[in-house]
Amino acid sequence: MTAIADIPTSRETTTRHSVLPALLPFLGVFVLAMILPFVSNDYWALIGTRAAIYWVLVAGLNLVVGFAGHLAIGYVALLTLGAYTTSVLAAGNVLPPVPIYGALIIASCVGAVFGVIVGLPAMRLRTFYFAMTTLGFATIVTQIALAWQSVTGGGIGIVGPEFSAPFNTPWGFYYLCIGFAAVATWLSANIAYSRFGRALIAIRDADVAAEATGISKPKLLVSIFLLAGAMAAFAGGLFASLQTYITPDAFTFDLSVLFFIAILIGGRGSILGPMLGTIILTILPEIAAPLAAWSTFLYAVLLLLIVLVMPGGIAALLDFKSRRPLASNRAIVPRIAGLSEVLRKTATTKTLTLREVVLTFGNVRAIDGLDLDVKPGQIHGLIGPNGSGKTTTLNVISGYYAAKGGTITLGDDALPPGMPELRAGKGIARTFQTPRVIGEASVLENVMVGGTIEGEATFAEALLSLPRHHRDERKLTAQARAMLGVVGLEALADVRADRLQHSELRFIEIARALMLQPDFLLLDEPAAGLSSDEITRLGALIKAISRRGTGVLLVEHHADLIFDICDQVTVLNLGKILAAGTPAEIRVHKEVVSAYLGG
Ligand SMILES: Nc1ncnc2c1ncn2[C@@H]1O[C@H](COP(=O)(O)OP(=O)(O)OP(=O)(O)O)[C@@H](O)[C@H]1O
Repeated sequence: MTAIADIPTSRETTTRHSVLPALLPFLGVFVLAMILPFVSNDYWALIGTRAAIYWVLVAGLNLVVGFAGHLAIGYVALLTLGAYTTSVLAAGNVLPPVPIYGALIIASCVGAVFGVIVGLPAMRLRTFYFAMTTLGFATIVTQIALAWQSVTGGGIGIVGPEFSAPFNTPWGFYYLCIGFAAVATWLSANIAYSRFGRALIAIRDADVAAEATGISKPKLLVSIFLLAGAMAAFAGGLFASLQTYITPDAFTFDLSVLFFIAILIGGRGSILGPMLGTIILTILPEIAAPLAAWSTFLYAVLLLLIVLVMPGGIAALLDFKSRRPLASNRAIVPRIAGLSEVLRKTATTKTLTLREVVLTFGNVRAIDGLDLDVKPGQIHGLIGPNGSGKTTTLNVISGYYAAKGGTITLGDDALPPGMPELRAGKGIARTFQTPRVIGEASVLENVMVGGTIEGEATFAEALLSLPRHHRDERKLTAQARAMLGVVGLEALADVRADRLQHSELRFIEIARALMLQPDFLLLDEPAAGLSSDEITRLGALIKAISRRGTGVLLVEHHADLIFDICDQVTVLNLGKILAAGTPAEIRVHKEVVSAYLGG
């Protein structure tokens, strides 16, 4: 077998972090946009401007839909809100007239607030139900625009705001909107390729793992909804100016569908794809003018085609490197010596203690008065027959379930029941029985997600690409690469995680957990599905991690691994302790042998 580190073909290293190749397609689109005025007429200025304005909205919405995975289908509402706010302020219907740029800024602030209000249901609702609430909001906004005649002009409408020279000509306004579109691209890319963007994808594809790494979903989503709402309303102001006159009819459901489908055609988790999707969908009705009346039907067909033929959208079509074959005879060879470089934190002296912990599911007492001490620098094995409560114990410690009774303490501090997102900050990391990785992200990005809470830059700093954000990225990238070296997956760093073998996913999870420099590491059946060689290497890795001061709680069915590396073993049966002691004691414990190990 070839050690992964020796495989040259798997060094397919064009990543989100190698900036220039990733920038080229955007520069290409920008150059084409700059050439357009010289090769076309005013009609195309209108189409080009419209595409740029739509993209300002879609660039923000893409973070909500494509990255966070929330089906906000009624975003035309925020376009409408921005259009009316800008127009009303600029026209001076309510207050003295506000200059257009001031009106745009105020409209963005209003959009940000309403972006959060529309987004709030996403904290609890997903998919269809959330989509319906956004649609409901779209209807409400249109109805208000119709009914509030004194301000909005009702069905008659209102004049859109006007820009002054040099932006008051078709091509002048076009250049201005291309400029805004470029800024929107930059802002959304800054977030997408920051720890916040990775956290969004983690929430979308592996939310339980995201919580375990300390990612706070509500805080992150509020920031994203603020940004997307502001961008949509800003686009609304530009749209009103482009239309010169707006009525509620200008904001059709078709527009909402266009924004949404542009992202689906583009592909989730991509910026370039949805940008191309927006351009295509804006131009399509123009070059197929006779079909304009059929646009909703066309969108529906297009959507079906995407789902059936290319579910990954344009981004997947352009992802050439993921089509290159990977070497099939890969072996995972951890470089344990590297641990001293990546686990530098001073070891804790605290013990993780469970006392009388109880958790019930209906009538099932999954854990029934459990006492457990996981000491720093030791490996504590937790074994028992299927359904004996091992995973539930891990879930209670990691806050995924709130215990119904008993206490869990870390040294003298009681761990609050539930609240899994707070465990990472307390130094507790975990892996999962079924690996929870982000298939569409690279191996490196998956591991970087583990260090999300280590980042220091705020959301605003990442948005504006300020130095602290770059420091975070450099630090996280270097740490994650080093961590991948330790677990033996360095050569696969830039490969999409969904191309990896099951055993490799298990090692990714360990690398991700280690990014927290945890005091305690909870491992749920890390050897399941591994070959005997891999189990031996895994055992050596776990032992080395514990010897650097981390307390390990190891749930495992491979008795040999447990007896080889554990310092203490607890055997569960029906949620209660059947036996506890050293591996030597457990190996010969009569009841354990008859109930679990076999005669
Ligand atoms: N979410 C849940 N809802 C209802 N019952 C549950 C839930 N999770 C676990 N249980 C029940 O709690 C008991 C303990 O389950 P748990 O998964 O902790 O066992 P385990 O020892 O980890 O088993 P295995 O080795 O098969 O993973 C079982 O009876 C199981 O059916």
